[in-house]
Amino acid sequence: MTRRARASTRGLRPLTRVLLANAGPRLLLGTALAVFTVLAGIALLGLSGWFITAAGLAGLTASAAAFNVFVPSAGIRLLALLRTAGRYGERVWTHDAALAALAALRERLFVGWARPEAARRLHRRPARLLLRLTADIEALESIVLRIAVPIAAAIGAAALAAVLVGALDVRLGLVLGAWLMLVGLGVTARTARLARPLALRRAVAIERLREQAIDLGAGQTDLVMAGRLQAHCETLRSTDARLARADLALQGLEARTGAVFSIAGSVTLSAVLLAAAALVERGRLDAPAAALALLVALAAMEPFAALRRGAIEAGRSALAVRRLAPALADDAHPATADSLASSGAGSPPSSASTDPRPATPEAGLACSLSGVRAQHEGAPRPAVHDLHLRVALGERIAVIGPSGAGKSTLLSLIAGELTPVAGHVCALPAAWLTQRTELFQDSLADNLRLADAHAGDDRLAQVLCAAGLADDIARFTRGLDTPLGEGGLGLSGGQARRLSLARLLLRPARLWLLDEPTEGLDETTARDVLARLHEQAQGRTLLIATHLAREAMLADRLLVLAHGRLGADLHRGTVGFDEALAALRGARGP
Ligand SMILES: Nc1ncnc2c1ncn2[C@@H]1O[C@H](COP(=O)(O)OP(=O)(O)OP(=O)(O)O)[C@@H](O)[C@H]1O
Repeated sequence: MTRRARASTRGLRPLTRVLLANAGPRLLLGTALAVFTVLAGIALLGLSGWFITAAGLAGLTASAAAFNVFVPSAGIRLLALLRTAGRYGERVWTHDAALAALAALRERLFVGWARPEAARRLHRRPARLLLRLTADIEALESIVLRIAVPIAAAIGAAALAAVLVGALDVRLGLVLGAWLMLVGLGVTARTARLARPLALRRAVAIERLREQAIDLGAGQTDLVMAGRLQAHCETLRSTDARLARADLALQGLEARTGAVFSIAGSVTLSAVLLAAAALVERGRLDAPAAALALLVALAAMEPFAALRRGAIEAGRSALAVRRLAPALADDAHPATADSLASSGAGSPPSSASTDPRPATPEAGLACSLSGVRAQHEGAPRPAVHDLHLRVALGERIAVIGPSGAGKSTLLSLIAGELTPVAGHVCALPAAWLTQRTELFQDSLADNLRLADAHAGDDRLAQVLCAAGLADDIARFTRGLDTPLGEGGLGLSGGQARRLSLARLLLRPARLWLLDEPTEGLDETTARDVLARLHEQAQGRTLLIATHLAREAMLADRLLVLAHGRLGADLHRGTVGFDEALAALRGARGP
């Protein structure tokens, strides 16, 4: 077994666990119905063949009056009804099971990604993660609908054909069963093997195409400025051509597999016809039984031919399993789904032994750092060094320092979004208001419910009022259902910031991390937002990263960062505190 095949097989374990946990009984029932439908179809065709031949022969002889037409024709009707009902049930149950399993997988995957650094990774490779969540998950659907269920049905068909034909002639039954399994599964396995590199090429090409299309859309101005627009369009065209070649190769393989199944079907039919004829000649089989054997063999080939599509998609599914398995494994599953919104006003999930999120601080502290050094992925040097800090519960602290000093990095360490390369961070679960206002293309209410999925309209109205947005919302004709564009499009900067503040208020966290909460707001709005923050922060611990005197004034303690190190720790009432505050932007009026 190759390394890749081993990885796919290993990856199947967490996948199977999720499948069985979320849709096990439905899946088993659906598979049983699929097998039953195929068996009813084989029995129907076999019995029909037998009945027509036997009735025809009886008509030629004097025994016509004695021939019982009622029982076999009732059997045929019954089998036809059973097959139709079975097919209906199979479709309903297997699709229902597959959709339930996919929904669970998607949720699990999403939660698996909602880990420290996840938001940054998402910003860096949006196309890749989007593809994992959509195309890769959909490729897993094939495992259930086009591989597992049809394989079970095909094996069932081979077994029934062997039994039915074996009842007429044991040797012929055994040979037919073995041949069906050998050819059916052999061709399927070989096609899957050939499809794997093509499917990989296709998946990579689709991923690149999406990335390049996103770059073209989002970075058109930059590409024009750099004189690279033409070259980028060329790259996009060549990726598209690569995708078309992979598509064509896969279609060619599917057509060839179809042809092989068709030839195998004809060979099977001819061989059974010859064998049955020989048996009839030797008097070991009568003509109706020979017709039954022939039609059973014909019907038993059908489920194998249906495996063709699954075989083509198996390569893509194996790739999806390999790529998704690490995020589906148990140890990749964080303790809470709370972290889903952690890139906005979210709180990091509670600590677990295997993940890097901050441990609980000692009693009386909101957070503590000892000997912490941290470096951003891809950065040439650490952003903060040798940080030692203890923040007591209820303290209000402003973190100040020049741009690039490491203020946001300190907040992301406390929020658990960044893992230190040295030292320890302990912190209570925090609600984090990031520098960017993170709003999504959704209704106003659903943007708020990212912080508390169960908050009712009354609670939403309450936090909107506390954030000073009640009057604005009252003016919107659709109120809480007002749709927002990506990034909060449709709201002014001040309204968007207030909405973030309202979302922050929905979090029960006792520790608030605020990164430049009023940057970019006009003075009146900023003062109002700060007054509301001050009021709502009663009883909580506050850490505010800021350049602005109006924000730092909320604090009783100033931490001065310079070049990633703690330069000073100043308390209200000291000269140093007043001097540091006076040096901040806006200290002498706007
Ligand atoms: N995602 C990142 N990847 C690489 N380097 C980063 C990243 N974020 C910050 N840095 C670097 O880490 C250092 C500290 O940045 P940080 O954002 O913490 O500073 P800051 O004091 O908050 O600055 P500002 O006041 O401008 O927000 C800087 O040198 C910055 O370039």
